[in-house]
Amino acid sequence: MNENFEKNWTQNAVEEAEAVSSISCSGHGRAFLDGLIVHGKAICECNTCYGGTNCSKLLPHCMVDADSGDPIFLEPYWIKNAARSAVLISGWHRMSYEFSDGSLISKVLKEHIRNVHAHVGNAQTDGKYIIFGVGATHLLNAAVHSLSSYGSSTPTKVVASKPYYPVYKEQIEFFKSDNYKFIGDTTMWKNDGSNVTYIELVTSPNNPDGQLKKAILQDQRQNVKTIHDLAYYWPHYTPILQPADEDLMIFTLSKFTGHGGSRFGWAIIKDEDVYKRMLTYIDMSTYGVSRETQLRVLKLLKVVLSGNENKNAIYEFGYNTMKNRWIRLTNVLSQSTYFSIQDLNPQYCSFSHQLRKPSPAFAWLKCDNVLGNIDCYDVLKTFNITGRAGSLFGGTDLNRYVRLSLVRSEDDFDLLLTKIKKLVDVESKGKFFTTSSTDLSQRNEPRMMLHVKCCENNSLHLSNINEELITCITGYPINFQLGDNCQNSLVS
Ligand SMILES: Cc1ncc(COP(=O)(O)O)c(C=O)c1O
Repeated sequence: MNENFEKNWTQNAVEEAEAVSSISCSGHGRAFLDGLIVHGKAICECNTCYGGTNCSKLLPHCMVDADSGDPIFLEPYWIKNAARSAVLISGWHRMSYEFSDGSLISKVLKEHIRNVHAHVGNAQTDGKYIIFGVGATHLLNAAVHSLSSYGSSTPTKVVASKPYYPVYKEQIEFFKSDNYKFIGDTTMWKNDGSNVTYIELVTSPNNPDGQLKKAILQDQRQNVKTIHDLAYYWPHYTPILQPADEDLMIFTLSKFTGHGGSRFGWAIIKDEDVYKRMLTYIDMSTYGVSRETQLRVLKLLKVVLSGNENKNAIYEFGYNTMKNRWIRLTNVLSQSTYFSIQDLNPQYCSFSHQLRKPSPAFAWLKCDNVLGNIDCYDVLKTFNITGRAGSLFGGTDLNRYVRLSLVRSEDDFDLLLTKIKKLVDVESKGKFFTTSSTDLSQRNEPRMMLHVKCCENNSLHLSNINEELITCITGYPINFQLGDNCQNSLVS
């Protein structure tokens, strides 16, 4: 026994943690150790569309959040494994900048990452280097930076296949490097005969549409380097086809265990020079990943690897949850002619040794042409659903699409499904019409209006006309009052 430590020094921490977990938020929220304290007690932080001191009130006319890809769907797994996944951080835990060998990376954690990949069979790590970053977001930039050609008169061209994860473009444009430039859709550059260096970002399964993608440029040219973003290559979201064995692969804890807030990702790298360059980038930008984070990740991976009843518990929970959500969504949308989602086929999964049904992280929803020239994002907004606008995934020609996140909480998914059912129900009852310069108050047969533009600066924002739309949606005659400045209205 080390006499420097008081006896039971963990006691207070245990009591604090248990007190917070005992606060009831009606199953629609959660109290946290670092949350706001009111009258000496941590308050409930409610899920979207729920309110009240204990989150028991469902808020009417609430906008459902299907925007961010925050994988809270895994929270029930961690609540079930609360005892085994808890970690206590002492005041003296690894205060130093470095581990005792001078590195910034926990060797034990690195071994656990290799073990996870060996168990799942989703990536080959033998003989490869592993580095840690503050989420995949950090590593993506580290990788682009490290693969680009320094000091060349022509910047390295960075491409991704449409529809692509918007952060690739946003990040590169934000950091404005002389060494590399984002130039858009990969297919546009397939036949470029020049010897300019390319970096191709390959996302598999793809965000937003869940397709398993392959590099397009690599086979054809020498001067192409590839970054494989495998954030979603886990049995929760896709059948595992074989261990990925690419030169540079990026994974993130957020999509694997659901801990987006821990900000932890890792890259698996074949080439030593690329590894060293990425390491320098990490040193220069953050000087490594917080030791508290590394400790927590280690604990989480220990739970994942040991499993409670079985070693595949998290993958079974992840797959079943995502598959069931997909089935429920496809069933509702099978009733629609105007709204459809991507086609994904069952495939054999080498991890589960089964034919696996689709279980993607996102629905890539399309509004049919028949609705006229509309922005699908606006249509869904009208029905109180916030998705992510298709145009962000590669240009305005994708504005017929919206990405709907399926990885959020059960509450978010249930509310999303309720709103989609309403949309489909309206579609089956009403009809769409296209007209212009119409006094809508003249029309008194039941119909549905999806998109109204009014004349104040030629556009009245949809959220301003919700009341009128609710009237239309219920199938009653439209009683739409044109504003003073409106001579025209356009319904599409
Ligand atoms: C394809 C893809 N790559 C990378 C990331 C970023 O992950 P992280 O949370 O680790 O920064 C995301 C997050 O949504 C993603 O969808």
